[in-house]
Amino acid sequence: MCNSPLHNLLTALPKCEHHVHLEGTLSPSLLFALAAKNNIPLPPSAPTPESESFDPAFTSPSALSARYTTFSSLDDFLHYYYIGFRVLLSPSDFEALTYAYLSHAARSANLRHAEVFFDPQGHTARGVPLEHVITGFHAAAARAQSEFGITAELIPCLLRHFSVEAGTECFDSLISTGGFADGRLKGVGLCSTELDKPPEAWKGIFARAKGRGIRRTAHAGEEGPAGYVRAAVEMLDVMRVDHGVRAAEDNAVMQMLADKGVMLTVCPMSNVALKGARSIGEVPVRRFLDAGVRFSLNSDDPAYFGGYIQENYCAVEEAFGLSVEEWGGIARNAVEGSWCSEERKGVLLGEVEAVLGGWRG
Ligand code: HPA
Ligand SMILES: [Zn+2]
Repeated sequence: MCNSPLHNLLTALPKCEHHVHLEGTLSPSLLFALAAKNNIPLPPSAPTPESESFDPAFTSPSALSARYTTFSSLDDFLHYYYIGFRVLLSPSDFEALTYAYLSHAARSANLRHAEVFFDPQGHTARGVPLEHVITGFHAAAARAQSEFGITAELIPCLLRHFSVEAGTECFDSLISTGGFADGRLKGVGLCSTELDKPPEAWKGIFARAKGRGIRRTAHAGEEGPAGYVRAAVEMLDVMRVDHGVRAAEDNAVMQMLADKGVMLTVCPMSNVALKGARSIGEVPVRRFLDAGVRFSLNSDDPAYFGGYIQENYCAVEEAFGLSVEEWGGIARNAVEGSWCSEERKGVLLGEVEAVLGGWRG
């Protein structure tokens, strides 16, 4: 519960999330439970001579949660995030993970539509087949849809800490699943470590995706400069940019985003947790609104950054005190920037207007 007079409106507003990593919804308690179930050793909580170095964070779920409040950068977070991957093995693990996220966000935040990232190379590198992630995800999505009416899509992200050649191989295997053709994969993204990894290196893969009619998005301008946001738009021809907050440092990039109507999937609590911003008030929400740059608000890795989509909406309202009209605009943009059908968008826009109308009385 936040302190804003708009809290009830912010809870009731129908929401669409475009920037949440499935693996980033793995809570410390589920991580420990799956490690025990699957017999996966975590980095030792006491030093051993030949194995990974001592990390007291893995003593208990609460010690791990406490460590998550002290991330110093994107890469510091990614170290823990990729250790978490190790406990995810079977389709039922991915199903449990997906269902926990969708049911929580549907109940607590009126989340109506989710486009969820996953990192295929983080799984295939451990011998876990892509189909385990895809079938587990869609089993949970079908159940959540029948219980809550929420829709959910899956988007694989290529990893920037692997080579472009490895990315190409991964893209080929994603095509071989048939998932882009049958709709089980809604598009392609790019994520992981950013500094010194300019987007243009992945141009060839993204051009192939475009040629096949596959939707495209990429993380850019989280830690990397505004020029990476421009490169993502101009060289990868993305429809959305994930994060994109450093675009605010370059007026020409802001103008380009506004002119092209490219949506940024902004994750305020993530920016603060990873030290891209000292407070939510430093995230350029007001700049984007004033410059006509479209954005949605998202949780990124909610199990790691202290809040789901609801907490991100509330944190923005507490920092910026937006008007009901501005929230209406954010909610409508989130629907319009989604990759669901026009029919689904119409339903969701109707729900947004009904809540806004009820609030105005
Ligand atoms: O915020 C992020 N940035 C880049 N890669 C990621 N993978 C999970 N979360 C993130
Ligand atoms: Zn992300």
